[in-house]
Amino acid sequence: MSRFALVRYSRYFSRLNPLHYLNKPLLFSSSSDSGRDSESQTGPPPIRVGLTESAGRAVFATRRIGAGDLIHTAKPVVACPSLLKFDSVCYLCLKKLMGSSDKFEDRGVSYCSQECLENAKGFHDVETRADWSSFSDYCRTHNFKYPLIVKRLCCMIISGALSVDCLDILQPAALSAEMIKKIEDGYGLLWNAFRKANFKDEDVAFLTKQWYTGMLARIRINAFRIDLVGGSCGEDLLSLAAASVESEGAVGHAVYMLPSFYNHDCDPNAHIIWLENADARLNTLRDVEEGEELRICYIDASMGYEARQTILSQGFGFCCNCARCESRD
Ligand SMILES: C[S@@+](CC[C@H](N)C(=O)[O-])C[C@H]1O[C@@H](n2cnc3c(N)ncnc32)[C@H](O)[C@@H]1O
Repeated sequence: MSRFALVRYSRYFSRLNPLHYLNKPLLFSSSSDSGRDSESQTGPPPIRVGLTESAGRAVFATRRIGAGDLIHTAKPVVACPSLLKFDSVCYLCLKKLMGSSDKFEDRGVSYCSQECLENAKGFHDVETRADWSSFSDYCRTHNFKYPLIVKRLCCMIISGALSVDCLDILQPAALSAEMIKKIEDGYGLLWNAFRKANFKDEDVAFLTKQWYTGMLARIRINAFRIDLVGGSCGEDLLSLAAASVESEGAVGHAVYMLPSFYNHDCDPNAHIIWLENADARLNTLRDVEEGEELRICYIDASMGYEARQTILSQGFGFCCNCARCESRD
């Protein structure tokens, strides 16, 4: 989306009346999901998750939030570099690696810091026990990104860094029988890699076809493609938002908890960006009133009505009910 398009679309205003709010205020805003940068709030973020009439769960403002303000930051549950970026971004946090002096290498992969290297040690120990050549070839040949996220999830689960049900709360995509059939090849290759590496049965017992399919169904709807904009917090938000669309390509993909509850709007009042690594920032794009639903845009909003509806229906499985679509704009 161009800067022009962002400005143009920001004049639309969408408001969904929540059916009711969940009893628990600030559900899902854990310390690991809330702000950690210099601009982040000291208290919990000014949001809560509630229900809408027609778009499932959603994020609502619990107070007025000014245009351009930081709503909250979020650490990924799992982040994974794109296959083409393995040599140029940190294997854990996806920060761009500038030169060899900045790299901390460990068993064929590079990190941006000793801290990232240490934090990745658990799942990387698991990963390096197996031979991933067939699985990686499969992902490369088909240009699949999401099975790589499931592979990393598996290694994190086996290492004890994540629990088997860590993504269960997220909404899954409805997968056709044809899609499930295609997914089975990846499952077979992943399972074989662990089996050939002699992992104990109890360590990989969670890795059933059903679990694998369920993870891919959730990742399909909830994973974010990460484009780093490399700016600073003080920079004009619209410039950063435009830069994130025009940047040179995804450094990887990641799944978050709280950001996964933001619904889509073709004229959003909030925006998600990544400055230097997979830590996400959610900012408002205009003034948001207390009780208003916060929505981000999942796609390129500069497209026309028909194209947007097609992408949202085929890619995310829903018919968009935002004010802009209702007016057929
Ligand atoms: C990333 S999830 C957002 C959170 C989700 N509502 C939930 O309950 O977990 C995306 C899903 O939310 C629903 N959704 C998001 N934006 C929508 C919209 N503009 N119109 C209708 N449904 C929407 C769709 O079911 C979509 O697949």
